Amino acid sequence: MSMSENTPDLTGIRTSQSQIRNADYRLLDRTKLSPMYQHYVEVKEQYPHALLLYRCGDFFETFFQDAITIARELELVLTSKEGGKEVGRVPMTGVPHHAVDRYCAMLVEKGYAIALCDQMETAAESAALGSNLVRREVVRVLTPGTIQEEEMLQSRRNNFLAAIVLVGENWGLAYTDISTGEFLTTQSTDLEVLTQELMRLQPPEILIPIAAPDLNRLLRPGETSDLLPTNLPNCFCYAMRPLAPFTLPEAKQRLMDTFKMRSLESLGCTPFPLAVRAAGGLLEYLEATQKGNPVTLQPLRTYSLGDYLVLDHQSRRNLEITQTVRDNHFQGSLLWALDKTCTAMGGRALRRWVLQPLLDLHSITKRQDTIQELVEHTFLRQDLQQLLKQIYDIERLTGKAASGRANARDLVALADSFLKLPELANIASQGKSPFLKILHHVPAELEALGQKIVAHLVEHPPQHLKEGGLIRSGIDPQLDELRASAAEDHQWIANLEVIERDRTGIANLKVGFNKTFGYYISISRLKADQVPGDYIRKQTLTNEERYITPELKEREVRILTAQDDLNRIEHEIFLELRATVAAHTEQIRTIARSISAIDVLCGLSEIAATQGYCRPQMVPSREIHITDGRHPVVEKALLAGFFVPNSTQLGQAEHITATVEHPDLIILTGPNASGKSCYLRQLGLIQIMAQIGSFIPATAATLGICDRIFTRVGAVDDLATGQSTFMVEMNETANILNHATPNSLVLLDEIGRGTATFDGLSIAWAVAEYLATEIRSRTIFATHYHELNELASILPNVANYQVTVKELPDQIIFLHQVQPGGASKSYGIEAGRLAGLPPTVISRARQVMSQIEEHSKIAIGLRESML
Ligand SMILES: Nc1ncnc2c1ncn2[C@@H]1O[C@H](COP(=O)(O)OP(=O)(O)OP(=O)(O)O)[C@@H](O)[C@H]1O
Repeated sequence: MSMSENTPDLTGIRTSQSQIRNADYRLLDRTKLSPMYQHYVEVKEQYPHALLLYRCGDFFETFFQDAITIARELELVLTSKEGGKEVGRVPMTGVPHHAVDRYCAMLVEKGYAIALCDQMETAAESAALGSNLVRREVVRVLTPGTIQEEEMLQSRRNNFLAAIVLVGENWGLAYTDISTGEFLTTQSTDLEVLTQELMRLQPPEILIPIAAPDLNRLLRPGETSDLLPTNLPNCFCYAMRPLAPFTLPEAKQRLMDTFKMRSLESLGCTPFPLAVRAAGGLLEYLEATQKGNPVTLQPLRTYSLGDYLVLDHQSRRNLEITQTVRDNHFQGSLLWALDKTCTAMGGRALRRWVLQPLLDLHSITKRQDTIQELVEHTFLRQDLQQLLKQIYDIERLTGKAASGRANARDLVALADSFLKLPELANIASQGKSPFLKILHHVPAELEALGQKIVAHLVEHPPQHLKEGGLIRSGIDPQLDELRASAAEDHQWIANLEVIERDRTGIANLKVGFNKTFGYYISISRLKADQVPGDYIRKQTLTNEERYITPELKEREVRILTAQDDLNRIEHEIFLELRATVAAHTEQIRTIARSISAIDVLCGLSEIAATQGYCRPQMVPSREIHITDGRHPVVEKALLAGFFVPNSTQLGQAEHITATVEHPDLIILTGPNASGKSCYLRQLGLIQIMAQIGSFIPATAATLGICDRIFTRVGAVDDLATGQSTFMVEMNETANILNHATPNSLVLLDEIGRGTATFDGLSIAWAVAEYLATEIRSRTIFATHYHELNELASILPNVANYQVTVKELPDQIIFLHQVQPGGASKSYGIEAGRLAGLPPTVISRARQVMSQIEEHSKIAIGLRESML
């Protein structure tokens, strides 16, 4: 049902889609619109990219095309209203003002920007000033990347706003989460790499400078424009921005002004002009959208993509890092299996860690050392976790305080958390590993700030800020004095009834209050002749006369003005307190970072301790040596003890012709459903876990650092781009062959399946050979082509492994054990039989197979260049 139907002051009538007229205000004669609509259109033109919600009494109304859009998106009924005598009715939809956040959340989620135009005065106030048009202003612009409202944000993931600058194949990227203040920038080449970085960040909104009249447009996910390069991912919103703020001089100046610096040297971004330009353009957008609530960002951090393990979006999906492939669920992903964090900050940090595994051995070791200590000292870990559960999201709360949006409850939550810090430091000081050491000393100012907040604010303050009830007594002498005198006046009124009954001898005399007349003395009409001379009659009802006395009036005026003064003073004290918190933003965010890190590490150590994980030895070589590794998610889904552990040895070959102990490339064969894919993914996940510093599901491991992990696992048709399964597979394979290095880990599942058998086999052979001889990355190549086992006899750094099964007369038992050797047969026909293919088909298939086997003997040998 349309909320507009309830609009008290605007008489809307339902409008059917076919009757929609006057949707485009640009086609109307503005001068013929009534004044409110003229103003609406004026505001709308300043925010053409946003839906304009315009406050009219108790509703936020929207008109013209925006009304049609909102009615459609929110499933509200479209109504219409007279837009001016000669204009006729114009489309209208509205939502109640108290529910506007909820509706905005739904619109932002769908990729819309919203400008909220609120009333700055009441109708009575504007009438008093002689105007019949209420003054309205845009107070907030909500866009998918700039929301800060708790209800619209996900507590356990960042909401990034990104900005990009493209010059040929070179690009600069800046991004921020304005709710936490993180602000980073980088520069690189190759738009494909930019796409991968955007896919990691999943920014709901990306700013892009455009030199065209199409400025200020917001493209929703899936919308296209000729102005955007075609190879950017189209699953995000793109906000088209003017060029000027993205130019180098303007961007530099804005960055220096924002961070109060004379040069950008210390931010490390000077050598990266495109990064600087993106960051400057982003800051300008925040200025334009955040209006009265300026955002406080952390100092810009310049990072290099080369500092982290490269994991492309496809591999992240295949390995189910943050969501499952099948149904995009969080449950069943690696992050789900690893997330034992106690705070929302920790949850967000873990997500960032998992999406950005490290390359630096020293940084990995620091995390490992901390986990080890927390594994070995169970009580220390449990005490920490107990305490962490009591710490609120101080990272986002401080952002709210800094942008002037925090209420008293937010400050109380901050104070509660600050007061836990000494205890946190106390517990942390029982440990000596790197991340615990950071917490040995927490800033004493924050504890003092916590105490100050607690001393100022009542324990359970209300949500509103201007109606009093926030500040304790004993904080401000003027406040106390006013309260005392108001209390005295209240008491006087409370006693009045008894005193006046005594004085007048009227037993049923009452003292009452109503909004129109204020305090009054009520007497039944029968006793009206007994009232004293100082009573002044104010109102006559059927059975009752109401009076005031001069003193009652005086007290009433005092009480009411005192209340206004009290509210104002309380509000001022609160604002001062909030500003004090805001002044500590950087300090709070620094401690928030340490808390989130220890939260992540406590969670990882809990898993390590309870799931029997080991600490992998990280080495600066190409070695991958895992004893009894397990898949961290699949083993959780099975009953304890049912997962079959498997070992892996890869990548020790120093030279291709040397006799090697461990191969670079393993050809993995085995029947369907025997566990090949699971083994492949298990290896990828273990490597990622190790590089975020986590312990891993294995009994022992020595792992070299990988620069990239590539996976190609069971492609599906990419209908959106019209590519076939086989083309998707070939594209991905080409990408791997063009980018893998000897330090990469390549996991390939069934290359060459989507084409004719001999084409597929030939491609698979050539790809495997190229990986083993030219690139020498560590590779597992799972395949149903047993012919590939031949490679191992030709190339010394290739080995055959198989996932074993036990064959019984009428069934196959999957042992899920990976053992040396190639599978002698594929059991495909057997699987068909078990699936219920008719016996005639099965026996014919066997016959055909034996014929094929007899006539196709493979003798390929080495490539010419290798002979
Ligand atoms: N090591 C293991 N221990 C216990 N169960 C396992 C193990 N590996 C795999 N499984 C189980 O076997 C099922 C099939 O595994 P998987 O999908 O990896 O087979 P596959 O060999 O890749 O099959 P296909 O060739 O048809 O793709 C998994 O869903 C899992 O439940």
